Amino acid sequence: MNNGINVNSEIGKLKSVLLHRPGAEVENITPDTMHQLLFDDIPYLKIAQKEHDFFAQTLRDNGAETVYIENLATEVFDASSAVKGEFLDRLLHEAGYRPGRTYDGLTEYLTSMETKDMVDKIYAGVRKNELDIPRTALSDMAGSDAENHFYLNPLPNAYFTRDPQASMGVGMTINKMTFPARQPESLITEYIMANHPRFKDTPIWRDRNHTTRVEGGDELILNKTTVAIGVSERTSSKTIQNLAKELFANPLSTFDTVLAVEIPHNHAMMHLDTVFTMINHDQFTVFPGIMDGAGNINVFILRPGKDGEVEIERMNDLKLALKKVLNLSELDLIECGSGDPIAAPREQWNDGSNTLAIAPGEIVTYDRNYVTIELLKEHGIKVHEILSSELGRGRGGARCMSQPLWREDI
Ligand SMILES: NC(=O)NCCC[C@H](N)C(=O)O
Repeated sequence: MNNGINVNSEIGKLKSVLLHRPGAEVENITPDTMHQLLFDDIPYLKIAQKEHDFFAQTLRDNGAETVYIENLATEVFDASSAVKGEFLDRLLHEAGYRPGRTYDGLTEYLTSMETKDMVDKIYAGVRKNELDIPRTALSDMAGSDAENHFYLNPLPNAYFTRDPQASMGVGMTINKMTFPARQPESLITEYIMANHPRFKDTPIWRDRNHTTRVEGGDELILNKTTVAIGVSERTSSKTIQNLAKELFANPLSTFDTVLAVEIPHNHAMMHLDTVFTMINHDQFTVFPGIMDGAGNINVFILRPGKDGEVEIERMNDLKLALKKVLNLSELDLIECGSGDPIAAPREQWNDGSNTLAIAPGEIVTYDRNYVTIELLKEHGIKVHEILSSELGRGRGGARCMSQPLWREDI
C-alpha cells in the first residue's frame, strides 16, 4: 500500500487508483431525471457492475492497487461518530435542509444504519417513501416539486472518480463541481482527505469552498512541472489562473507551468480528457473536432510572473504549445477514429479519446472504439481493452472512471 499521493505524470506505472463500483444509484435514474443527472441513457446495472469489475481486475492484473472510495468513506465515518455527524449535517445543509422535521428524520434514518449501508444509501439517494415523515409542505404537494421522489438525490456519476478531485504531484485539488448532481461527491472526498490516516499531511492545493468551478477530467499532469487544464463546460478560466497562482507559490508543489486548453463547451466534450489524453512521453490521443478548420485552438501557457502574478502567453497550435512546454522536438498526436468524419465523432462520443495510461505507451480503453484502437496499435501503443456496453452511457471512459493515487515517477 502506498500512503498519500504521488502523481507526477499521466503515464508513470499505475500503482494505486481510486474507484467507485456503480451501485443502486444507477437504478435511480429515470427518463425524466437523466439529463439533470448528466446521463444520456439508463445503464443496466448488473452489466455495468460486471464491466466495472472487469475494469478493476484489469488494473489489478497490471499491478495497481484498487481503492474503493466507498470503503474509505466507511472507514472515516466508522472511526468517528463526530465526523460522521458533521458530514451528515453538511450533506443535508448542502441539499437545502435545516434542523426540523425532514432534517431530523433523514439524520435519524441514516445514522440508524451500519456505516457501509449509510454510505451506499448516500450514493443511491433517499426516496421519500423510505421515511415516515408526514408530507404536508407545499413543496410536497405543488407542481413539479412534488414529482421529485427523493429527499436526497442519487449520485449516479460517482463511478467517474476522476472528477470530484484530482491528484497533482503530492497533493490534490478537491473540486467545486459545476452541476448540483455532482456536488455531494466532492464533499465525500473532503471528509476522506481531512480524516483518513492514509492522507494525513496531503496538501490540498485548492478546496471545494469556492464559487468558481473545476473538475478532474480537465486536470492532466503532463510531468513533474507541467499540468494541462481544460477551459471547458466544467472548468472556468478564473479557476485555472487562481490554481496556477497557488501551485506556483506553494513550496510543496513542483509545478511551474500550466497549459490551458480551450475546448468546445458541450456535454459530449465536457472535460479535456474526453478529447485529449497523454499516453506516452511524446504521444497523445486527440479528437480533431476541438480544432477549427485551419487546425487552430486557443491554448495559453501560464508561468510565474512578477510579484506572485501569473504570466500568460497565448498560442493557437496545440502541437507547438505541447512541444514547447514539454521540451520535445517531435510529438505524435493520434487522432480519435483515425480522423474520419463519421468514425471520429462516433468514437469520441463513446470515449475513444478517454484512455487511461497504466505505464508509458500502455493504456486501458473501451473495446468498442476499434478504429481508434487499431490506429493506437499501429503507433506502437499496448492496448488493454475493457467492456463498454453499459458504463459508457454516462459519457465517460477509463480515465474518467479512475483517480490515480500513486504512479511511479518516470
Ligand atoms: N472525466 C470525465 O470526462 N468524466 C465523465 C463524466 C461524465 C458524467 N456523466 C458528467 O457529466 O459529469
